[in-house]
Amino acid sequence: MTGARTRWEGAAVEFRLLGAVEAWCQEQQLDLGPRKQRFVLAVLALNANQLVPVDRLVDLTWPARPPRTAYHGIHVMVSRLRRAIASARTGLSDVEILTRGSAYVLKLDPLSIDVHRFRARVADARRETDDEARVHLLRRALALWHGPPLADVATSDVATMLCQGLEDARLSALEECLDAELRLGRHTAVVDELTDLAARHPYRQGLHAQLMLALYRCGRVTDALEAYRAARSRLADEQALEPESRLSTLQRAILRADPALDAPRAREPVRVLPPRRAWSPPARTADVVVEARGLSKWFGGRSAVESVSFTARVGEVIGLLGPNGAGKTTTIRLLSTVLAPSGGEFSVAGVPGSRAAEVRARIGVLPEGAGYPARQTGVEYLAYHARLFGRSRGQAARVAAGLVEQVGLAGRGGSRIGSYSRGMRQRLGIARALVNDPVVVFLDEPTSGLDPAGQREILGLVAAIASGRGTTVVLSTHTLPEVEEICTGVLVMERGRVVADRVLT
Ligand SMILES: Nc1ncnc2c1ncn2[C@@H]1O[C@H](COP(=O)(O)OP(=O)(O)OP(=O)(O)O)[C@@H](O)[C@H]1O
Repeated sequence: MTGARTRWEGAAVEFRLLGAVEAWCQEQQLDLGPRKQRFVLAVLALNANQLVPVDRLVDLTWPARPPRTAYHGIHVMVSRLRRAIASARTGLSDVEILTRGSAYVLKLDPLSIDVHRFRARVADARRETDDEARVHLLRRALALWHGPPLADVATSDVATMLCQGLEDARLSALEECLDAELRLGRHTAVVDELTDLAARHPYRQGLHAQLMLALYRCGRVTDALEAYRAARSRLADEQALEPESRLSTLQRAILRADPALDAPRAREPVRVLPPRRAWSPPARTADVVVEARGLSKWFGGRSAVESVSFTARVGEVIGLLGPNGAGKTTTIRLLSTVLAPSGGEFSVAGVPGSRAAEVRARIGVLPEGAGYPARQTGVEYLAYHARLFGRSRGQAARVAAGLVEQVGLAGRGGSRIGSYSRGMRQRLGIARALVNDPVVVFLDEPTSGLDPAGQREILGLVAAIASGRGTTVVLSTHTLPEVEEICTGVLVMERGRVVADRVLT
């Protein structure tokens, strides 16, 4: 606690300007008279211990046209204010309105005025190095606010002119306080407050960044990304502005599940994946392989996928990220022609989705929870599928042998699938998706049900397929680390909609 604040704690009078203009003395409110008279006191209090010319008081009190009696009016109001102060039960000898030529001065300890006390407490807080103490001081400073400054005595124009920077100082103090709360790991406690503040101050980017971080730390990843999307579109639509780099940097970090975003006291997440490989899509990235425009699907009047649009280029790995029921599987089923769209359109390698057989010839699919014939060997199974795509017996055998090699099953290609581990079956499923040498493969939850080592292997395989063969991959997943690990772009889905999209390389 500083000396300045200690001095105030013992003072006898308190002037409030942050909200309605009031004066309190030992829990008793002083009668400051009518609106104009309270306004004159407010102007003197804002300029505590400084001369305020009567001319200025006249101009501020009657901004349009002062009456002939204006000067007399000010003198009358000042003498009534003096009486009000003197009439308080306790002696307020330390508070006086003095006349100095053609000016008045309110002489008092400035810390008896809430505006000055607010600034002093904020300054104290900024000197604090301990976050707990800083939050305490800032919350006390903010508690001095009961509404907009001079709320009941001045129009908002006059109040803004007289209290320039005060509202900004309040919001800065609030942001500093919330920053400290977030550093203390109190994201759950502040997330509702931040949601409300971000809605009321749409252009205050610091608040949006704090909201995104709090939501992320509460495990509400899609809400965090939606907060970014909403802030960005509002800035663009209403201010023609791009978000500041701190917002877009934070959004990228959220998409990467950057451990640096975790709350300080939260347990470090277990990282089961190796660091991201430096890999860029091949040079042919200009070629669009998948293009979806406004793709939608309704089941009996219920929307499962709504207006999904995106493009994927040669060799890209696009992640569809979202919680259960977000619409990932339905999107894959639409793009792989298993389902007919209720709205919108798409093309694969330039072939419109309406030409389903031609699309199917160009794609491979690993459906969620794919089943396999236990008694067939891996090689037999792959050769059978190659034959379904019109390969001769000899060609099919060669394709099968090449694929078991490519997906790391070479040693077990002759074993029955029933003897395969879950991870091996997933490799086989990916190999099957490649038998027709597709331009794009759709993998629905390719790592689901695998242990960390199995996940790592499958992700490595998927990345190799994209970089080695130039095959475009669209995969669905629940987990951000997978997206971070291998995807070159991500579509974050929620309730059937794409709520965020991002290029990651
Ligand atoms: N055949 C269907 N008939 C009716 N509703 C369906 C059908 N298929 C999907 N849905 C609904 O569409 C929504 C999206 O489901 P979808 O399976 O695409 O989500 P998802 O993101 O893949 O979820 P998960 O991660 O659980 O697989 C859900 O509400 C689901 O219940």
